[in-house]
Amino acid sequence: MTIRLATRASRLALWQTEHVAHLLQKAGFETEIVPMQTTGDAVQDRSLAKIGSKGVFTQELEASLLRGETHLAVHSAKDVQSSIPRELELLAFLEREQVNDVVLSYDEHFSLDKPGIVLGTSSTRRKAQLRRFYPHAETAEARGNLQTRLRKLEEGQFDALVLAFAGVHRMGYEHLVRHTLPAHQFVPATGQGSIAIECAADLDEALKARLKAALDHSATHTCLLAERAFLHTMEGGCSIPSFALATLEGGRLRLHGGLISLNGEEYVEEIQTVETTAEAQALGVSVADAVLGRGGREILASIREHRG
Ligand SMILES: NCc1[nH]cc(CCC(=O)O)c1CC(=O)O
Repeated sequence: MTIRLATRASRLALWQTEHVAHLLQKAGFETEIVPMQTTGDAVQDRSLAKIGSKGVFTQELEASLLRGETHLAVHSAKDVQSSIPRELELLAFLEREQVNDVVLSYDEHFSLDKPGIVLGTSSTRRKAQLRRFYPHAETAEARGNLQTRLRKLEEGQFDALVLAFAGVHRMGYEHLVRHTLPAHQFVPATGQGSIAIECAADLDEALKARLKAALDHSATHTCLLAERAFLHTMEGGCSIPSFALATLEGGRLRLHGGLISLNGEEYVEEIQTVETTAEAQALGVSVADAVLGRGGREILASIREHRG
């Protein structure tokens, strides 16, 4: 049977969807890729925090699932909201790529320590982390898909760009990576590096099971459940400077989550571990509760006030 795959039309999204199509073909399915524009693609002149974080890269794909026009939607896991409509379900998460953020520059001698450097990013999390850990650096807005951002870098709108390694690797821009930010300090966003597969909750159960078997990576899935429970409890979308990274080490699940104020001054982080993967979601809630209780609530309130 032919599985219809809903995707954004950006080069990264198409690469990811072709990867999914390839895995499905190996499992005996035929595939058809259905590209579509999302609000996040259409609105390029405002930061994501300003257009609102409610599924700007996912809504149109979800609408197509709900109309029954496509079977699966392929998303960057990072772009999927912490709660999805009841009629939909996250069926699978593909094996995670290296999770780090990286710094790209055309200058081979680029150094993060140089005073006065300007780093392009459109993420509130990265801006806040840069203010905290690299306070001598300035940031500049860098919206748009990867190719657009790289064009802005080439034009000299900033000295370097901060991006997820996953996208950089998938697009073949590793030769521009000058620095890998350590994931224990510059903790990535929930879901970074993984691809999420969404379907209608009422899709045939036997078909769901076959699709899941072809696509899902169980260790990644467990980590993503913990990270997404964290994000859900933080009530934040991608416009809140929160971060969460789960790792599985010999059956033990560890979650490092936290929140930073926009200026980088307030910083609350928490690391907890559980012994069984069945506790993944409880771990996410517990880490978020700890962060909220130790100052996170005040940080969220000040961010809301700032946004008006
Ligand atoms: N919001 C944009 C977005 N969504 C997913 C990725 C990268 C790929 C990934 O994290 O899986 C990116 C670009 C970036 O953050 O540099």
